[in-house]
Amino acid sequence: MTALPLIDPQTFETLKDALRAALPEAAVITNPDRLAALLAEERALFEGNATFAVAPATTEELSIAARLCHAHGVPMVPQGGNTGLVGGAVAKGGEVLISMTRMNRIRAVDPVNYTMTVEAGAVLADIQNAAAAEGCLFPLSLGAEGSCTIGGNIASNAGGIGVLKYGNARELTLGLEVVLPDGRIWNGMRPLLKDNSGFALKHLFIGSEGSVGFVTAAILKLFPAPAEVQTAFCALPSPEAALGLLSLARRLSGDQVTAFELLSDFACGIVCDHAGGVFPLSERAPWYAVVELSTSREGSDLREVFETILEQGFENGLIEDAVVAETLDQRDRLWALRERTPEAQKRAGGSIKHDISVPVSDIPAFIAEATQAVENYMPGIHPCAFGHVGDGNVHFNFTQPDGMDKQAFLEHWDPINEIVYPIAMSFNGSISAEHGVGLLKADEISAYRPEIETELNHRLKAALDPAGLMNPGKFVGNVKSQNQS
Ligand SMILES: O=C(O)CC[C@@H](O)C(=O)O
Ligand SMILES: [Zn+2]
Repeated sequence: MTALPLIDPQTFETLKDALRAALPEAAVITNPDRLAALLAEERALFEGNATFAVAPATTEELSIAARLCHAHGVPMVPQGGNTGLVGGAVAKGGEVLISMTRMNRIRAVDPVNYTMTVEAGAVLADIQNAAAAEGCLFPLSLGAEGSCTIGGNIASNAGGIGVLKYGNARELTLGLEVVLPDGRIWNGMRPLLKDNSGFALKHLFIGSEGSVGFVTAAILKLFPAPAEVQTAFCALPSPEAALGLLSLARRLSGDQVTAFELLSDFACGIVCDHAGGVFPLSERAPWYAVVELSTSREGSDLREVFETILEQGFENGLIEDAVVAETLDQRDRLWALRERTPEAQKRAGGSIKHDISVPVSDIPAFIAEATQAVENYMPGIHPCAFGHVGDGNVHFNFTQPDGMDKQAFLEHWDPINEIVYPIAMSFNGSISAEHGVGLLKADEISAYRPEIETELNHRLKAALDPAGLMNPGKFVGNVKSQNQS
């Protein structure tokens, strides 16, 4: 792990005084309860540590704060809704935690240009609702949408369930405003679909996990709101059948599939046992898919199209059984079976998780080979695969064997990674599909990509953050793992 620069306590005190003098009172947080919430980490894998945090209300306040931290040589950790899964927003001690949540205004929705302008701390669900109120769709959608912030979504290039049709946060971001590590402001807030006037600078910050600057505001891309949505929960014999159904649905619907999520029977079972899921079919099957089609066209024949897809799916042996949601409430209940899987896994004991992507066509082979290899290593382990099969992203997770001690199970995390990751790489995959690198994979990432990629990552980091003050020890991969590889 890359060591943090050693900052003596007096420098922190001097910095805190300078921040207090330069910023409104509400911007410097020292209250232990408020700090504790910012220092907690979603998966309880890391412990945060800081004596104060800064929560600016405007870009200008953040600019002042960054300039002062930079002048004092103190590292900074940006944090949005603190829902990330790889410890990217953890202040380990020795940095100033900068919470973006007070910069949460939705500045404008523009239904003519199909854009909206938001501040980084705006909550994703609020953005979706503001777009819907103007007859538009902001299609980024993920489990944490009730509390994650758009700045964090952009900084981590969030994916979720709409990627198949609409792309990741990267594809949905037109313009960006960024505070650089030295406090200067880059205003790239241009709502343009075409702009070849130099390097596409926004892309250096999107997905950079706060390693080179603070995303403070963005112009987002919108779409016409769906007029009709059809959702089905399908029982499937295998992941191969899921791919067959996906391709059938894309073809017969004129590419109107907006979500296609896979879950194993084990995953579905734990949602029913631990997270209030209600199984909607009469018989269990090895796999299930939640399939959603939508259109912005009023009076469409989407339901008939969907029924044709399902009928052909049955005839071709791709589907064993299926239920189509008749009401919004039913749709929510079908989605809950997929969306509550992470919560159910938490309640079902220890989990070892892998955020893998492979080419869509290789998902069945990847799942088969990696499941077999891990089961050979630990008989009795429960494979708990689920995820965004429509875009190739599998949450290739495991739950502890019955009766095994949770801590004893978690000690197998590294050896299991060493089994799963080379198999993902053999399919030309990624070990960090949508959750990012953060702290969790900083020691591993360099071993699973070409050396030249690590070198280029380090060179970009050094070019944009020459003092090395932004979110140190995360994201770019550290030298130790490079040597190990
Ligand atoms: O908990 C996980 O492994 C995945 C979380 C999230 O990305 C999801 O798709 O539900
Ligand atoms: Zn996911």
